[in-house]
Amino acid sequence: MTAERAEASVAKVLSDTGERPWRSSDLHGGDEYSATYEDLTHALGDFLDRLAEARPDTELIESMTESLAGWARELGPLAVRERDRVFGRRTDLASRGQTMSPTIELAEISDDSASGTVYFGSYFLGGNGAVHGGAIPLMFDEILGRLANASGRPPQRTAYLHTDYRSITPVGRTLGVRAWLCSEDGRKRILRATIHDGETLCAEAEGLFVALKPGQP
Ligand SMILES: CCCCCCCCCCCCCCCC(=O)SCCNC(=O)CCNC(=O)[C@H](O)C(C)(C)COP(=O)(O)OP(=O)(O)OC[C@H]1O[C@@H](n2cnc3c(N)ncnc32)[C@H](O)[C@@H]1OP(=O)(O)O
Repeated sequence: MTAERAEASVAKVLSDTGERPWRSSDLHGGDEYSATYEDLTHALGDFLDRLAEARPDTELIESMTESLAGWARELGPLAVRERDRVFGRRTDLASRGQTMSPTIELAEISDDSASGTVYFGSYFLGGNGAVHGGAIPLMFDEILGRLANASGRPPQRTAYLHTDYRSITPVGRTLGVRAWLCSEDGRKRILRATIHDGETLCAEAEGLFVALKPGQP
């Protein structure tokens, strides 16, 4: 299906439910944010890593709490509907304009494969230098989801995601990631991905992605 046809079918779904049609351009957040929003998410990610590593004194904790509460008060009245938000919708950026999962720098993405690097900072620590076991499938869902939804394919959702942890995934190192399409059967796509630390396989995953039918949220 072409990108135009996919958008037309989603447009019909949303017009049936009274919503403004979904457009891929909704996922870009607008040019007015070009570099600055990415700088913001990098600064936030860096803050979370430093927070996870630090042992601040009471005075600094109180001052940070006050500053954060101030930012929350400023942002509160600026809340918009999901489709008008920027966070997580900047598909043109490596971070996708979010900090929930680590930034994946893709060196290559085609219709059926993607590869690049990922760096889990201290914020993603589980224990003893290893990334948290929940952050790894999060990262896999991110890269597999991007690939499943790439090349003008209609929106897809993860039906299952199976992760095998083969050796610890270290925090604080640049790791290799690879994802590829294994099979396609109607609305179903099976994709796989790996994380490597040099030659060492850290974890691998298989995901089933199912293309949404008209009316599916
Ligand atoms: C909308 C997205 C926009 C994205 C914009 C781009 C953004 C780019 C960055 C994205 C990066 C982040 C990507 C995150 C992506 C998510 O994480 S999505 C959130 C997590 N997933 C969910 O919440 C999904 C919840 N589940 C569902 O909504 C529904 O179960 C599903 C998956 C849509 C399928 O339901 P359905 O459409 O009614 O389909 P159904 O007839 O049950 O199944 C279809 C086929 O799949 C098979 N199947 C379904 N589930 C399973 C299963 N668990 N195991 C095995 N087979 C299964 C069925 O057996 C059936 O097979 P056939 O009989 O046809 O051979």
